[in-house]
Amino acid sequence: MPRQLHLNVNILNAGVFGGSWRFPGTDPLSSYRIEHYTDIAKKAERARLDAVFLADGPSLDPSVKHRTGNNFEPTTVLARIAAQTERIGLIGTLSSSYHDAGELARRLGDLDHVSGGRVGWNVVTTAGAVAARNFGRDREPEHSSRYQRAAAFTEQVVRAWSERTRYSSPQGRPVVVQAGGSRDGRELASRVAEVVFSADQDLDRARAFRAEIRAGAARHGRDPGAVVVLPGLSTVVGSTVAEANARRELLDELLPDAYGRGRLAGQLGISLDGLSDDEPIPRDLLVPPDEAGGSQTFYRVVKDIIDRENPTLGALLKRLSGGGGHRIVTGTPEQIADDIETWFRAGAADGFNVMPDVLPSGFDDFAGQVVPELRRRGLFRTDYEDTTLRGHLGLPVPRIVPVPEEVTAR
Ligand SMILES: Cc1cc2nc3c(=O)[nH]c(=O)nc-3n(C[C@H](O)[C@H](O)[C@H](O)COP(=O)(O)O)c2cc1C
Repeated sequence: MPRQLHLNVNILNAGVFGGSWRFPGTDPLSSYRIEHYTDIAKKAERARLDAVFLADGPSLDPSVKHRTGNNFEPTTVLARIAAQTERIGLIGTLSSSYHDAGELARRLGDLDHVSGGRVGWNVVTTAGAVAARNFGRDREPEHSSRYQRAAAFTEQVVRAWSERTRYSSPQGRPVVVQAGGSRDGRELASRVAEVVFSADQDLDRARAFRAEIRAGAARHGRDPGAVVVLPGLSTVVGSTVAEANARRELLDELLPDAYGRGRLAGQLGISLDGLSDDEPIPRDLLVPPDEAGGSQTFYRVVKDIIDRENPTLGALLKRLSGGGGHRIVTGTPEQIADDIETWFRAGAADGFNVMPDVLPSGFDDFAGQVVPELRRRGLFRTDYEDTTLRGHLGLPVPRIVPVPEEVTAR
């Protein structure tokens, strides 16, 4: 069977861009309605995607002043989706910094059982002081200690799943996904991740990242072929190039400036107050990644753009359009399929975590026009051949080592 693409849809708000919620015909409050998620999930299942993906931050982001938020707790949404679907995978982001391992293992283990083996857990350590304050802490834990905790935490959760003597699932246990591409993040991914949600703007860097993660998995005695690397991909689909570009330009205009500046300031760990849109960010303002706080992945992605293109602040804000720094592809279905095929065949990706520009309309375009084009090229499944998330992703079912009777009897 030739290597096949893996595609998830990341149901982010009313779309990935800072101005998506303002796009004509879009319900700005859609992310507060459960049908927004279940409707997209059913469409994703009809398109035979691998999974729906829910990002999450365990706090109300202050940027909600400028952009409606993603607000429902992921397992709550995924349980509702599970009840209304049969095959689509269900991947939720839950922070290793702000949960209890035993409780999380039970919650996701049970959801995996009742959904027939369709759950994936995206492990994040969660950057930023807002989430820390939400849990009564003065400031966010140090980056390295966040990852030390994440490693121990993930081990505890996977062990708890392995010791479940009842209510397991056809896929053995949930799939472990990981997002965070700093050095510590890549080490965690090499040790535990079966799927890696990455962020890269450049094909060669993405190919090197995937090779590094797979080599790291082998170093930890794992099968490198059992690690699926899915970069984020923001899509803007038009029936013509002109239509796609016009859609993207409108989204850039709709970006609340305060939101775009706030997001970029957070990624770089600096204040942009008083800086002109017409000048590049002064170099002496920039701080090293360790001082920036936040995600070192997105810091690097943005800093690479600054170093390569030396954009004015206004051009950089447009380039990112309020997204985190994931690659944005704008074009016809054929052009987007070309881009996906190029990265896939180059070994830069095993597929993508797709983030449509506007939801649901942008996903309708992707599922209705890009997926059939990928299918026509023989790159994507025509039908599900399995019932579990592991099956869709081509991942092995882990050997469950039952806990000896005398231990469970305690
Ligand atoms: C592609 C990607 C997606 C992420 N999604 C989330 C998320 O949904 N919620 C969250 O709290 N952190 C998210 N993060 C950041 C993670 O929390 C990460 O563990 C840490 O804070 C920053 O990781 P890094 O320094 O390794 O980039 C994401 C990071 C990346 C690279």
